[in-house]
Amino acid sequence: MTAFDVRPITEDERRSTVDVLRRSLHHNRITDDAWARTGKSWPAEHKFAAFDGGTPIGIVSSFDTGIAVPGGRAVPVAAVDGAGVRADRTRRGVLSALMAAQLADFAARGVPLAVLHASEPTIYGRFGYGSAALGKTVRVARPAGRLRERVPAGGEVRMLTPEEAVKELPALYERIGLHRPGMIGRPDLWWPVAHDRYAGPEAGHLVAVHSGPDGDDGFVVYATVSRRSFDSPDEGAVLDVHDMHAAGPAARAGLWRFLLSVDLVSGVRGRHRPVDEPLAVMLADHRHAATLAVEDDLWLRPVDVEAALGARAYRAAGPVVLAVADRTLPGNTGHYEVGPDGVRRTSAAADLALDVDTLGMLYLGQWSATALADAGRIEVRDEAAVARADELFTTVTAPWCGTHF
Ligand SMILES: CC(=O)SCCNC(=O)CCNC(=O)[C@H](O)C(C)(C)COP(=O)(O)OP(=O)(O)OC[C@H]1O[C@@H](n2cnc3c(N)ncnc32)[C@H](O)[C@@H]1OP(=O)(O)O
Repeated sequence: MTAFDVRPITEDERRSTVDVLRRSLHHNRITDDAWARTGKSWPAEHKFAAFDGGTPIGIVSSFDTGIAVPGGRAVPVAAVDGAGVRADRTRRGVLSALMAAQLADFAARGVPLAVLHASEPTIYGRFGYGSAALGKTVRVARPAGRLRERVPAGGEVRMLTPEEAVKELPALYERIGLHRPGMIGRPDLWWPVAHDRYAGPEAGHLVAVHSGPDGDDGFVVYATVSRRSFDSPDEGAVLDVHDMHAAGPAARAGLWRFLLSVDLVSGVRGRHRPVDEPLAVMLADHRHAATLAVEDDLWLRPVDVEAALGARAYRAAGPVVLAVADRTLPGNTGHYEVGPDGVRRTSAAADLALDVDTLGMLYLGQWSATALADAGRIEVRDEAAVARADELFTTVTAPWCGTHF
C-alpha cells in the first residue's frame, strides 16, 4: 500500500499537476510557451490531487457547466476533464480515493450530474458512471461521395483566419445552443486549448463557418492529413473533422457539402459524430459513407439521483418505480417513482432495480430499458414495467456531447 494524502490543489500546484495528467496520458511535460497560452484552462479550482510528501502522484479535475437533458432543459453538471495517476503508483487505490473526494465535493455543492469521456471503458462504472451517449466514426469516400440534389442548400461557407476563429467560435457555439441531450456549455476556460489547434504555433486545424439566412449557424474545425502523392484519387489527403456543430439541417448539409468539395481529397472522416446523423442518406450513393466504429463517448453519473431524475422530461406512459443502488454515494440508494408528472422518493415496491451507473446509461435516452434488462443490467421485478420505462425514457433524438474535454 502506498501512503498518500488527498486534498485540493493550491495555485502553485497547477503546473506540476497538469504534468502528472499529461505524463499519465503519454504526453510530454507542458512547455513554458504552451503553459503561457493554455494555463488558464487548468485553474486550481475543482482539482484534487494525491500527494506523497509534497509530490503530486495523482490528479482529478473538473469544471462546472450545463448539460442539455431530455426535454430541453440545461442542468448544472460537473465535467470531469482529467484523471491520471503516476505510472509507478497505479492500482493502489489512488484514483479511487481521488474519485471519492471529487464525488463528495460534487454532492456537497449540490451538482446533480457529472460527466466524462473515458480513456478506457473499464475504469468508471465502479464510480457510478454509465456509458450514456455513443458516437460514431464515419468516412466518406471522395471523389465519388457527394450529396443528393435535394439535400437542403442555399447558405455560404467561408474559411476563417486563426484570429477570426479565436474571436468568433465561442459566440457561435453559444448561438447554436445545446439542442441535443448530452451537449454541454463551453465555459471560457475550455477555449484556450481548443484555440491552440488552429491558432497556436503548431496549429494543424482549419476552421470554416456556415452562414444561412439568419447569419452564422454552423462551423467545422478540421485537420488535413496529407498524403505523399496526388497521382490517383485514392491517394489524396484525408480531412479529419474534429469539431462540427450546426444549428439545423441546412447548416449541417452545407458544412458536409463544403468538406466533400475540397480538391485533392480521398476521404472525409468524422469521429464521435451523432449516431443518428443522417450522412449516408444525404449522399447520392449511401455506400460511399462507411460507419467505421460506434463507441462510448459521454459517460454520465447521477450525483443527486432525485434531482437528476426530476430535471429531465418523460414521454407519456404510466409511472415506474426504480430501486437505485449507489455504493459511493449511499444517500442515493432508495426507491424513486418516475413518470411524466414528476419524480419522487417512495416506499412503494420497485418494478425495476438497477445500479446508479446503469441509471446513467438510461438517463439521456441512448439505451432502452429493454436492452439494459436483456443485458442483465436491470433486474426486472414487474415485467410490464419494462415497456413503460422504454416509453418514458426514450428520446427521438439520440444524445450526443460533441465537445472534447
Ligand atoms: C476522464 C479522464 O481523464 S479519462 C483518462 C484516465 N487516465 C488514464 O487513462 C491515464 C492512464 N491511467 C492512469 O493514470 C490510471 O491507471 C487510472 C487513473 C486509470 C487508474 O488509477 P489507479 O490509481 O490505478 O486506480 P485504482 O487503484 O484506484 O483502481 C481502482 C479499481 O479500478 C481498476 N482499474 C483502474 N484502472 C483500470 C484500468 N485502466 N483498466 C481496468 N481496471 C482499472 C483497478 O484494478 C481497481 O479495481 P478493484 O477496485 O477491483 O481493485
